[in-house]
Amino acid sequence: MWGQHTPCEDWKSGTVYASDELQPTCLSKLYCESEFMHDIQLARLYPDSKTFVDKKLKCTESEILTHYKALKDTHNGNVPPKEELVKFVDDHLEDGDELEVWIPPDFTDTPSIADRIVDESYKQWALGLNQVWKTLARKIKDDVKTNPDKYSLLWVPNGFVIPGGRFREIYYWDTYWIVNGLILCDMKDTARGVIDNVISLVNQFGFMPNGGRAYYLNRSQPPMLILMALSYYKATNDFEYIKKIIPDLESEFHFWTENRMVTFEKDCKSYRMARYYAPSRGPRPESYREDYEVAEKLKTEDEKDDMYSRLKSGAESGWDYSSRWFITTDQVSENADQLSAVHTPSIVPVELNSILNQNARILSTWFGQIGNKYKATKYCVIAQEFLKGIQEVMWRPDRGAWFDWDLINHKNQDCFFVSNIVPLWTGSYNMPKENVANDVLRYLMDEGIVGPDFSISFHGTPTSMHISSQQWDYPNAWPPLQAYIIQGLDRTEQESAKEMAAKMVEVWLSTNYKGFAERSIMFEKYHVETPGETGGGGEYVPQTGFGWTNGIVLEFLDQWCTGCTDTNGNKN
Ligand SMILES: OC[C@H]1O[C@H](O[C@H]2O[C@H](CO)[C@@H](O)[C@H](O)[C@H]2O)[C@H](O)[C@@H](O)[C@@H]1O
Repeated sequence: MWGQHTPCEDWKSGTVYASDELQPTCLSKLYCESEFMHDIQLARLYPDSKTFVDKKLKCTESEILTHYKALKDTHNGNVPPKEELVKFVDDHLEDGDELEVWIPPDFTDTPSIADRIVDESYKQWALGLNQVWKTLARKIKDDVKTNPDKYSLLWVPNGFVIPGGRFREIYYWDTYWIVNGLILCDMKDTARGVIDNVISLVNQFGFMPNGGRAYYLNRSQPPMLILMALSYYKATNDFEYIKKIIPDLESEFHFWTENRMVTFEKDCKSYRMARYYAPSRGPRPESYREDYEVAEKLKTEDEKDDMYSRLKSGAESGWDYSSRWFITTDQVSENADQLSAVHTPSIVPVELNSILNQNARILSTWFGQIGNKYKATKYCVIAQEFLKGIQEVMWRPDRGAWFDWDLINHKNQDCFFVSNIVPLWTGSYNMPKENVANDVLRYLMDEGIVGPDFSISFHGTPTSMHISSQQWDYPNAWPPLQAYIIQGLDRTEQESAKEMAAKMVEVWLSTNYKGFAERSIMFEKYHVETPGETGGGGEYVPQTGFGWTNGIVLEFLDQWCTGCTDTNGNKN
């Protein structure tokens, strides 16, 4: 498996793969596919596999790989003892100092949102969260631009905001909620710089990677760039900017429609819809050992690479990992709750198709404003095609929600996932709003998310009702999923749904506030049974900071806790 291609010092040039052959995760052998990395990761030098692939090289990649081969030769080709590995790594790599803490130039201690918040403790909270941006804002040092091959970090021109903790680089879908939070704290220029960073990566690589590291170059994350641009446009009315970037928005959209579509049949009708699909060889470098151990049980190299591609596709969804992606194919259920059951490419996901439907509608509107009728119509037609699939394949009137399509078993998924209501958030339905709002409320009651008396059952809506030990399952409540459900219900503009959204906001703010008030911590995810407490599970320890959490709290505070509001959360 090793040594199939020569070291390429130009591996960050955005190579477009020409052949059908399964490609490596990225073109850096050291960071993505080397015997050296394999040995280090399996020797468990670091508790978190990401630590190693975030390191900076002290000399060239080929020198390091040659030196390592020489070291191994002194051990007759066997893996050297752990102490020697540690020394070798320390001699040849160092902890990256590639980022500098950066204060956004438009940062203000007194953002206008605080003046609008009515409740004094929430006002102080918003001011506190505003200060947190300074701890999460980063700029990449010039050396990364000058010596890109020494870093796994991908260079972007402007400052940005990281999620926090082990996530020390830009992340695609996180950035949407970070941009919204920056805008609400009056940092519109910084928000625009962040969007320009995403565009810079799209221009370098032809798509927006999962995150700003070379080892994320094999996959994307939920397509939020057009929504970021919409947030900026709504805040500034700057249509000149939209006109400037619209070719980039289009090319990012095309990445999805050209590389992620799948054709299938339901009820003798053919549909073409999007899925998460990130085929490439080998384990995810940032979770190398974890993936390797899952694939180890499989017999052939092809089976292993299929497993690795399924895991990478799961990471592309942002839901890494969840029982949502589990399909058991071996007729026995012994692997039902294991990562080996992850089959993300065989599931057509509700939220991906909904977001693409919304993206196409936005592009159509903006091309209409520009006066480009051809493209306005083109994107309107594409939007309708996505809507048709969402409506005919996913909507189940008997259940009152939308369900992923399982391409292996040719049926809709059945279980509760917050993704089942995302068309409310993106406006991807054509039934009367009143009907759809009532149907979804009934669905939430049937699933026990909401009590028969319209009470809220949990401290945040759980991702699913299934306990799998994966982090995108019960008992975790994730901030972006709260945005989907709460803003989705609110956007139906129906009294009962808006009332429910306002109640859910109250609960979500209260659990987030408790953690912050008691420990000055904002978590990446929360536990639905214990207010103020982090969620858990998955492959890394719970992280704090946290970009999307703070952005979404600020959005909720702005929409529901400012000015004069009535009991339904309507601003007067
Ligand atoms: O290293 C494991 C995985 O970590 C990331 O995923 C999680 O954190 C991201 C940043 O907050 C978030 O976008 C994602 O939804 C989380 O599951 C990373 O994105 C994965 O690709 C990576 O394998």
